[in-house]
Amino acid sequence: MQVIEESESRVYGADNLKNDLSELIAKYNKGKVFLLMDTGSYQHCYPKIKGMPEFNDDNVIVIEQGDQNKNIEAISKVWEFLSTHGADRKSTLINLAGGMPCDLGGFAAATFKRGINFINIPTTLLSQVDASVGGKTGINFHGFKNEIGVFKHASAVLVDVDFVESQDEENICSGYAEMIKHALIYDQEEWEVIRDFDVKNADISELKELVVKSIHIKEHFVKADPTEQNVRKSLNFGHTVGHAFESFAMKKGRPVLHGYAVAYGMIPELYLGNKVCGFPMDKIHEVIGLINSVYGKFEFEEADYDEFFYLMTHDKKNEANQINFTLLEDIGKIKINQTCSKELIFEALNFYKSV
Ligand SMILES: NC(=O)c1ccc[n+]([C@@H]2O[C@H](COP(=O)([O-])OP(=O)(O)OC[C@H]3O[C@@H](n4cnc5c(N)ncnc54)[C@H](O)[C@@H]3O)[C@@H](O)[C@H]2O)c1
Ligand SMILES: O=C(O)C(=O)C[C@@H](O)[C@H](O)[C@H](O)COP(=O)(O)O
Ligand SMILES: [Zn+2]
Repeated sequence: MQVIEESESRVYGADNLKNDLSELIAKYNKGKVFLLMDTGSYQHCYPKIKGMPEFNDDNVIVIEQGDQNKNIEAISKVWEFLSTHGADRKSTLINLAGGMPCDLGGFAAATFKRGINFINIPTTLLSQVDASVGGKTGINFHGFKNEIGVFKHASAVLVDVDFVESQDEENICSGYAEMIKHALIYDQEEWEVIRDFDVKNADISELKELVVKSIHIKEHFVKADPTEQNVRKSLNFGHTVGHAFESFAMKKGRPVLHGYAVAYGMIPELYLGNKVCGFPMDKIHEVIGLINSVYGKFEFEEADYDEFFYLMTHDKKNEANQINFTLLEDIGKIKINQTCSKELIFEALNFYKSV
């Protein structure tokens, strides 16, 4: 296994999954080890490590899949399991799953007995390039995304891009959205590389290089500002509107994947970037061309705008009752802490509907 990134968490690239995981357990765990999965990663990923002597019925926890389960009931189940199966302060929780259980498991570990170590083994493209690194952990609450959580870094992250092979196209596209976001906040060259990647026929060996670059971009911002006081807000580009779309869709009982919501959200936010700081319109149309072709359109009515606005009032970047956007002046030129009037936000939603 090689070290991909050295930050608060050491990020490793896997060579031999079972051996690498055994090595990490020996290195980072000082007590009893626990393994958290959801029903999807249990089905598709557990077989790859099954038979390892470290895991048995007494230390494997499985929660239901889907973001609707990133909630207090599921985390309570994890706390209960740890509590009734002899976990102590020296225990380690291993999250073998996508971003949902990595977020929830990280938060469970951060709070159990005031904090135990955890290791992330991200099994989805989205969790490899984004959710497993950077230390944001948490759960959804009262219909708001990640409303409850803490910053707590995994002791280690083990990335094995081969896990992506069993993902369906929709989930691969979801992860690709965060790679588009990383490219847009980083530079023109990265944008062109990501834009030209054929995500619908994703080639895993090509993806390996892109994943490493995307992790480097994420870590670049995390290292500069671990608790999102300033420049880390760049990583939230697309999420002010995107999280509103995601929460809205969940409430309506027609959930959209996180990456889809972010992809849709980037379009109105690029429009705001054009209005507030001059992001070039021709480049907006280039990004729209990619996003519409991969993700299609998010359907909503003008009558829904007030609900979106209300959801945006819960964005974690907000201060002094103002909705706080991360906007772009150009690709790679970020403007954090931008506020926009309600009228302009509605205009951006109109723009999204029109393109
Ligand atoms: N903490 C962060 O910085 C951060 C960053 C981005 C997103 N997130 C969060 O991550 C979540 C989205 O992550 P996600 O897209 O990985 O979703 P997810 O964890 O829900 O996984 C998506 C689906 O894929 C299944 N799955 C997992 N691994 C698989 C595999 N190898 N093959 C086949 N199926 C597999 C899961 O069971 C699930 O049904 C959201 O909750 C989002 O808010 C967090
Ligand atoms: O790491 C970050 O910082 C991000 O904002 C990454 C986002 O892709 C991710 O969805 C994150 O969970 C959003 O955080 P939130 O603070 O807006 O809930
Ligand atoms: Zn995200």
